[in-house]
Amino acid sequence: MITAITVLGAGTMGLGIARLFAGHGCRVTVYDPNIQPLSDPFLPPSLVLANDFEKAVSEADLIVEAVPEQMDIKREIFGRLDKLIKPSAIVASNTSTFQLHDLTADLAIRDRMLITHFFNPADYIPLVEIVALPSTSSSIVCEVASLLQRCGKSPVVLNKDIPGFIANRLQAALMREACYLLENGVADAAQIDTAVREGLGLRWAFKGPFEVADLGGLDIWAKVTGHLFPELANSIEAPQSIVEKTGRGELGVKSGRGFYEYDDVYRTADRLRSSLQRLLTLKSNFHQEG
Ligand SMILES: NC(=O)c1ccc[n+]([C@@H]2O[C@H](COP(=O)([O-])OP(=O)(O)OC[C@H]3O[C@@H](n4cnc5c(N)ncnc54)[C@H](O)[C@@H]3O)[C@@H](O)[C@H]2O)c1
Ligand SMILES: O=C(O)[C@@H](O)[C@@H](O)[C@H](O)[C@@H](O)CO
Repeated sequence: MITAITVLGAGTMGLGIARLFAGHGCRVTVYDPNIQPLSDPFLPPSLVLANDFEKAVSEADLIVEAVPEQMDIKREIFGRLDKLIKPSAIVASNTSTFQLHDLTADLAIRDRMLITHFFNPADYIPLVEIVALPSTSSSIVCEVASLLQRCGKSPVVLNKDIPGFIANRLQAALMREACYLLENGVADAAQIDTAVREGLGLRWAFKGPFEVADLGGLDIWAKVTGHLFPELANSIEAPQSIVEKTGRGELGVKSGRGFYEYDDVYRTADRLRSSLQRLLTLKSNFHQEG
């Protein structure tokens, strides 16, 4: 039974994951070498903040890694965990893009490692994608999936270890096209966001792409995809509009400026959490009504 959880990385995702587990009765420790007294007013007071790595991980039943998306940093951490954790402990990575096979190569603990890919904000978005290796015992996958279900999540266990899993591949395909439209002057960021927020996104809260295709008629979808696929963006580089902003330190909400301007990180994130809470209540009523 997983009760003691250590989250590595106190950034956007690590704190959301910590908030989720702490809110569902787990003992949660957060480790970050750059830890400062956390000023986020929405963090539960029960969180233990640690700056001693060995102490933070040695008694944990589950260690969730949420450090930057860099293979060298993640691999260095897993190498240290290999020697420090309990024989029964499970290690989960929140990577957005890497394959589990590459993250875990040559580690003694690789068969106790998984990907649990949460979505921002991690304490509100129900989806968590789980990836395991063929050699991972199914009892570990079941244990982590049932913990997530107890915390109100909707885990999806993938059949294959593939970069970007399901949702990030879909999201990246959409973002490639959104940046193409922006960079080619077809529409600005606000117009593109409106098209998703007021159109596609509303439907996607209740129906996935295959359900939407069935609803529209597959004969029409055959025509639409056949006509449009040759017209779509197909770049294999990160979009210029995002790379340029990153180069200027415009990182989005956390730096106060991205595609838009922000004056308060915590308030911006909290407003999204409140809207999601209302939508989730509505969605649950919708499913109960059938
Ligand atoms: N931001 C998102 O929307 C999102 C969503 C899902 C998954 N992810 C993935 O989650 C991971 C974390 O992303 P994030 O957005 O929270 O990043 P972030 O930059 O907000 O936070 C990363 C944190 O890790 C800390 N850190 C750096 N080295 C460390 C180490 N050796 N040990 C412990 N902590 C360390 C940093 O100090 C920082 O606080 C990445 O793999 C990312 O791809 C991000
Ligand atoms: O959207 C999310 O929360 C996730 O899909 C993340 O993994 C991902 O890093 C995105 O923020 C960017 O694709």
